[in-house]
Amino acid sequence: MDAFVTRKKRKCSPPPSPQVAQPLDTDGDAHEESTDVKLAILSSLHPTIDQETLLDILLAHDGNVEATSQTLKTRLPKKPSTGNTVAAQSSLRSFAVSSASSDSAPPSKRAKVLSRKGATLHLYDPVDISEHTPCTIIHNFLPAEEANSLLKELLEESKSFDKITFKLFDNVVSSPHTSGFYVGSYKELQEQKHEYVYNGSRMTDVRTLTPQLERVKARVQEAVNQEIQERIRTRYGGEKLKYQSPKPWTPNAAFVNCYNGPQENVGWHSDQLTYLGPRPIIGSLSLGVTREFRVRRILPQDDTTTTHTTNNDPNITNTNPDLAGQIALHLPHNSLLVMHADMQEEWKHSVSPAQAIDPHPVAGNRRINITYRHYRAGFHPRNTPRCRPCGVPAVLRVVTKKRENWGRYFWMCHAGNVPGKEACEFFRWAEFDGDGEPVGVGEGELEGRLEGVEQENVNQEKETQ
Ligand SMILES: O=C(O)CCC(=O)C(=O)O
Ligand SMILES: [Fe+2]
Repeated sequence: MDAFVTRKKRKCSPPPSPQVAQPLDTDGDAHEESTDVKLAILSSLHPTIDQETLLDILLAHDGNVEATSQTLKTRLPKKPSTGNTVAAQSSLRSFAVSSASSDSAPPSKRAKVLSRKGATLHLYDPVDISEHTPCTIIHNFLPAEEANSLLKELLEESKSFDKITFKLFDNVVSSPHTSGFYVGSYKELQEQKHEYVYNGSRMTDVRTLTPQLERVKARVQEAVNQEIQERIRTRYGGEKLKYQSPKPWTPNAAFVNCYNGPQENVGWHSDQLTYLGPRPIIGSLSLGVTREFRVRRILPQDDTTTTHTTNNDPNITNTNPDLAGQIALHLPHNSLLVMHADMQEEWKHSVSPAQAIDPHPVAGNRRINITYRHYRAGFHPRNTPRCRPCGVPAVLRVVTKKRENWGRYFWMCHAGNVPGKEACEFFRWAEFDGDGEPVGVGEGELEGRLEGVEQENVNQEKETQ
């Protein structure tokens, strides 16, 4: 990516993304950014052009994002994306795809992954979704009145949401949707504003959870914990996955997205692990217009011939990356999607632009999505590594591109995203205990972490620590 995104000349400092939609984040290796990242950037720059066209043109330019973008600007007429309308409802079970589709079936009898590259498999049935993706879905989650009331409140709130912005070729590029970030208390709000660093900047707009968001949080918490237990029982052999806390999941923040119209979207990404820790679980409530939520397994790029299995679901075996096709889940109003522990590190997700949508009686063309998240205390920036020369909290990533070290976590310098700074060489493998708490961040390092902090907004952090 460094070949395509210059980090040297910075003209301004855009508001950061609190968690994602920032194509420079959770994408694998330290030295190489993926096609997905390039696609996400292109998608942000050219939101009306569908992913397949973007990919074709990107390949024709040998992966050069700048050249691709230039071609798109000058040569391609703007046209709406195709092929993303919400398809008719069906259940895989009606297609005799597999001999067994029940969660209680032994893994060897479960259906193999059915998607392949270039094809999108549409899933609606909660059993199919649970079977073929790291997600579970609950339809009609809230009492209807409560869902509508929350929707109305968030539609109102979203009027003051901003687009997430990030830098590209010295320009500031906006995300193709708007977002707001909510935390549980005034203290947490202050911490988010003054202690957390997102892509090199501070967040300026942090809000406290409204009473409705708080009430729904409690319901989401209860449901997600039930789903986790069910998943452990039926898919993970009765044991919690590595790096998950044995304690119940307790969300303490909500990230709210608003997609105003069919073209608003979010590109392929995984959510940032830096403050959530490894294998985070996320409860995602959708309100308003139904949109497609696409998921796709991440496979090592150099794994073209050998068999690849995941450590938590050895049943799902891909013999080559062509099996990493997209799966589209349809998220109707008032549906709760649980992204389980194997989602962020092993899969990517996106909300694709739609050719057409069915207007919702309350929301019109808009969709609201709330992701409830748990910011872990052990991953507060005061507790995580920070490189000595830069003083900026390191970002947590996972290796996904190469088979060698696949799935290994690492901390790396993120100062390259700070205006006026360049990233240093800081890189360190991340170690966690069995419950996913960071280990090996020593006192000496803490002292080191507070040295050399020059950049203005990071100085604030010094004062608050
Ligand atoms: O809108 C959605 O359903 C997903 C949003 C998302 O992926 C995110 O905010 O990280
Ligand atoms: Fe996400």
